[in-house]
Amino acid sequence: MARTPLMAGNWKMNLNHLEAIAQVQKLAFGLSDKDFDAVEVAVLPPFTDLRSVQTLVDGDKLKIKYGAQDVSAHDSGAYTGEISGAMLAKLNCTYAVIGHSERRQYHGEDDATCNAKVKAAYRYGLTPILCVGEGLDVRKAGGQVAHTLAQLDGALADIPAEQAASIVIAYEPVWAIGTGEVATPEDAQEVCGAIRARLAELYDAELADGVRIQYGGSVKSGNVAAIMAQPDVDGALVGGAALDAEEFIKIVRFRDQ
Ligand SMILES: O=C[C@H](O)COP(=O)(O)O
Repeated sequence: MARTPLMAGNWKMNLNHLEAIAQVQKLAFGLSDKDFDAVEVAVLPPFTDLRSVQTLVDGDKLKIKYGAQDVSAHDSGAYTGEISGAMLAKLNCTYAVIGHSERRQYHGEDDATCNAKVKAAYRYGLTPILCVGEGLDVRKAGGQVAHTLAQLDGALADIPAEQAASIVIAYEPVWAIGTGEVATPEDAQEVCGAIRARLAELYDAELADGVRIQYGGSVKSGNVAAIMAQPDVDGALVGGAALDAEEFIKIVRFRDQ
């Protein structure tokens, strides 16, 4: 099955709502219909930017998709600081990132939390971008595949096939995030291939064949082509390089690099 690559810019805690408007305008100006025919492009701004991004995307009928960097596992109620799936759906978000390593590391999110958030995302029609990946110690011990598949199993517990068919998985080795230390294309393929094989075991081969698996971790215009050449890598979850519109556009145009 031909999978449309997904290039998603995770802005993390960067760019206020005014800067977000400028950034999306730069992307819209720089990208052409030809780019959007070949690649799905998404931005993942902070929550406070989403309404501005929605207004711009709707008003100018932009083809850029957008989503949130997290979603609450709860539907509503006394959960100070949380943002619900219903609120994100009301903003026409397409995606919700779940289980980013920074959420796991700094906010204590575990696989059960991720599972609850995946369920919450699907309750409101959001597509999860589920992040998985090992830290340096696990990588050094050669446990990257087992570790990452255990995270996948935990997050997908009780998720039916009709929902899992649309999920996006982002394989992000923690040691490569924001460090400039990119995984080799072979490293990325090893784990992304194992993720697809596990999806085939959990569901079936046809579903696994259709799921997009991104790589994330120090992706730049200079390394994206080699990573995208791997058979089981269907896009990138881009952090730092997504803050530079020109650089992100080059990443979207990975075939030209
Ligand atoms: O979500 C994005 C990843 O954490 C990668 O971040 P990075 O491109 O800055 O290494």
